[in-house]
Amino acid sequence: MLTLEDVTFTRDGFSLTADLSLAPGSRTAIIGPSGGGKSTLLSLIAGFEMPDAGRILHDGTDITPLPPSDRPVAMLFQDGNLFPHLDVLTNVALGIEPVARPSSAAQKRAREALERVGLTEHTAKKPGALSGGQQSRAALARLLLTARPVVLLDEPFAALGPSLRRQMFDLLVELLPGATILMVTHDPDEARRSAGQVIFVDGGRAEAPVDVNRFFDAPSAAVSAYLA
Ligand SMILES: Nc1ncnc2c1ncn2[C@@H]1O[C@H](COP(=O)(O)OP(=O)(O)OP(=O)(O)O)[C@@H](O)[C@H]1O
Repeated sequence: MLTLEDVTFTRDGFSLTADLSLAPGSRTAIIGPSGGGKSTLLSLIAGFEMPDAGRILHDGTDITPLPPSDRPVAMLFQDGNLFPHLDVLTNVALGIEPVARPSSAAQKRAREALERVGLTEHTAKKPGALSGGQQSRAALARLLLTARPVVLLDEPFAALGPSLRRQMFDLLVELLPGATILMVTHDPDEARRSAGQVIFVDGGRAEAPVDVNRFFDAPSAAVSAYLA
């Protein structure tokens, strides 16, 4: 269970509040107007930002004081966050060891992960020599190796077309069974297809999750205004 307990965060005049829980293995879409605080919510869970008050708990353990690397949380960024000067194999091995020259054991595991995402042929290339979809697959391979139970997706496949985006999400779910997934999306169809529930984030307030069908079929006034 991932719990944000009376969390408040303020930066440069913007405030975010969140008081909610997510069941293990749940898939949650994070939806709301631009500037509402969706990315900030993920940053708080990942530990890139620290709350001013409240706690973040994972399976009953208070993870609020922990740095991002010690949290049970992995994040997939919009651009995949691959290092352009390192080859694909090394980029993926960084999921195990944060060093530019990975051990042979790390290389072996990276090669296995690259095989699972269908990139065996491309391990020696630099990310710039891969297509957008292949770069997403490489980032996904690295995510697999971090083996964290909570996965945060901040529009990670936004640069891809709808069909490839769907393929990438399906691959992610297949490769990370049981992961608790939180995904920022602006696309209602994607939310319905990929998530069981929705957190609406508007004006610095992250609401408690609601069932995805109820969210769209019986929207609150604020949600209607956003969807209009
Ligand atoms: N690095 C930053 N420094 C200062 N303020 C920031 C920073 N990043 C975001 N903000 C501000 O924090 C608020 C929330 O931003 P956030 O990125 O969380 O919104 P969002 O819902 O993810 O928006 P979008 O859908 O446009 O990505 C906004 O007012 C934004 O201007």
